[in-house]
Amino acid sequence: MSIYDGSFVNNQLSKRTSIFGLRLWVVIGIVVGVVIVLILFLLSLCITNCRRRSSGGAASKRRRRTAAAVPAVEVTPVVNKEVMEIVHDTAPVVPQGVPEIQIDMGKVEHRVVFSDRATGASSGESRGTSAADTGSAGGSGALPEVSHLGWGRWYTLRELEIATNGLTDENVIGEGGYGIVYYGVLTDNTRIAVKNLLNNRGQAEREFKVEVEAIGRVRHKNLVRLLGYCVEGAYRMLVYEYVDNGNLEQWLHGDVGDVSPLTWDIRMKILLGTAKGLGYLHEGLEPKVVHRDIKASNILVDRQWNAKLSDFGLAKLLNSENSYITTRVMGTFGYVAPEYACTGMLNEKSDIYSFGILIMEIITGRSPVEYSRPPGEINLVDWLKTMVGNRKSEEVVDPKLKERPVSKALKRVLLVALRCVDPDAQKRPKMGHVIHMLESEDLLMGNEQRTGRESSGSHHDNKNIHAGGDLVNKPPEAAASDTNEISSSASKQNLPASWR
Ligand SMILES: Nc1ncnc2c1ncn2[C@@H]1O[C@H](COP(=O)(O)OP(=O)(O)OP(=O)(O)O)[C@@H](O)[C@H]1O
Repeated sequence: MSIYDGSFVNNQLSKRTSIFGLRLWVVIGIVVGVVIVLILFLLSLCITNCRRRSSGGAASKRRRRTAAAVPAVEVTPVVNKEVMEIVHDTAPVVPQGVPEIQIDMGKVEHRVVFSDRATGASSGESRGTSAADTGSAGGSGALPEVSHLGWGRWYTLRELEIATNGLTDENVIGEGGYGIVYYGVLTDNTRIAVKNLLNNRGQAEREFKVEVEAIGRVRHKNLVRLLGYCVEGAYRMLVYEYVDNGNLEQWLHGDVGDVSPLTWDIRMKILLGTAKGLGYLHEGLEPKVVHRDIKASNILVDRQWNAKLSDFGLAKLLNSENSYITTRVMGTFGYVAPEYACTGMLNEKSDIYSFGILIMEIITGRSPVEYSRPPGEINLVDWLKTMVGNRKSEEVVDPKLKERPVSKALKRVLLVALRCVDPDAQKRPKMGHVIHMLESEDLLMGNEQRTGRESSGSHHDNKNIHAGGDLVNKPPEAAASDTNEISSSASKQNLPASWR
């Protein structure tokens, strides 16, 4: 009988085994089944493990990338006037449809190009400044649109290049965190300042125009006027009125000799003008505008020492609050309110704090932070508080002031400053109140030289602050109550009794 015989195999398989008396084929079936189940189990284990490993790897890669994208907060001790950006967030996520931004920051050639697919500008194009480059930069040499905005002009790139001698370095009058500023003269002889924006923070064209329109409608004699803008291809430029006498920082800290041209009265005029411009942003507009970068270099002056606040609305215009780009605290080191720096919580009280620092700077001629000074004097606020607490307020005045202010006037202005930098933001006065206090100081000053100040101008300016509102034209009784308030504030802050 052959082993291939079917009945033989059948007989063998049907034989009972010693395992529970089970037949051989049953045992074989069970073994095969168990092996299959084992193989399946091992296979599923492998697959799960592999998945875990690959997702774990991706997560750690993501973590590594995120960590790399959060730059460390840099505080450079040598320079204290740089714009400080505290980046709290992760890498920018550029939403679909928003133009990519390419920044080409050479040391000398500080050039920026917006890669704007929507407008057809060629990506990576370097900023040509000659008129010949205009066509390419303008996106196929398209004709400029006519501005549909009621307030200003839409300048062509060509117009601005002609006005600024082709945006040459000779025409550069300044460079800030938002871009390079060029001096220019239009064909109708209007002098302009052209700000070539460094970075539109991914803002789409239409949105940019809407924002510019909003800012362009703002008019006040203490705010630098925005005349128009240029949106062409990769370019975003803002065209401002030219303010012809430099900025406050230059006058306070520049090389002006032993005697400052800024007399006490001129300083008070600049302070009051700035306060009115800021008051208008805070209390004369709906929705209100928080400037976010009040500092000496943002206060331009004309030849009559009228203060003109610049850069207002830029933060909003450039969309820097937009959380999908990044969450930043913008401002300048030394001027930023503590609660804003710590939490990013922003309202007009942060501007009030910066304004308080500005008052101190104007009185003392010192920068908000000066690392070259002895330890107790590095921070202007701390030093000034100590000086006032030690009854040395007369010693804080800028040594470059030839004629010193009368003591009462000095103390009043110092008190306004101290109230503005109150660590409790809620306790800081509103801008309208600050203006009122500065104006009453003005009256009590008893200083006859009212440089360049029109005696009637004051009332006119007040009305400008708040259309229809009576922010500062308070009756004498109200002024008296404010004086009491200053005194009580002095006692609360442990200031010398002679101040009250
Ligand atoms: N409308 C203007 N008229 C005359 N000069 C101007 C005008 N706007 C700006 N400038 C000059 O250009 C400089 C640079 O201005 P910008 O506002 O860009 O920078 P900043 O205020 O110095 O710094 P940041 O913008 O980073 O805070 C200013 O200091 C100012 O002297």
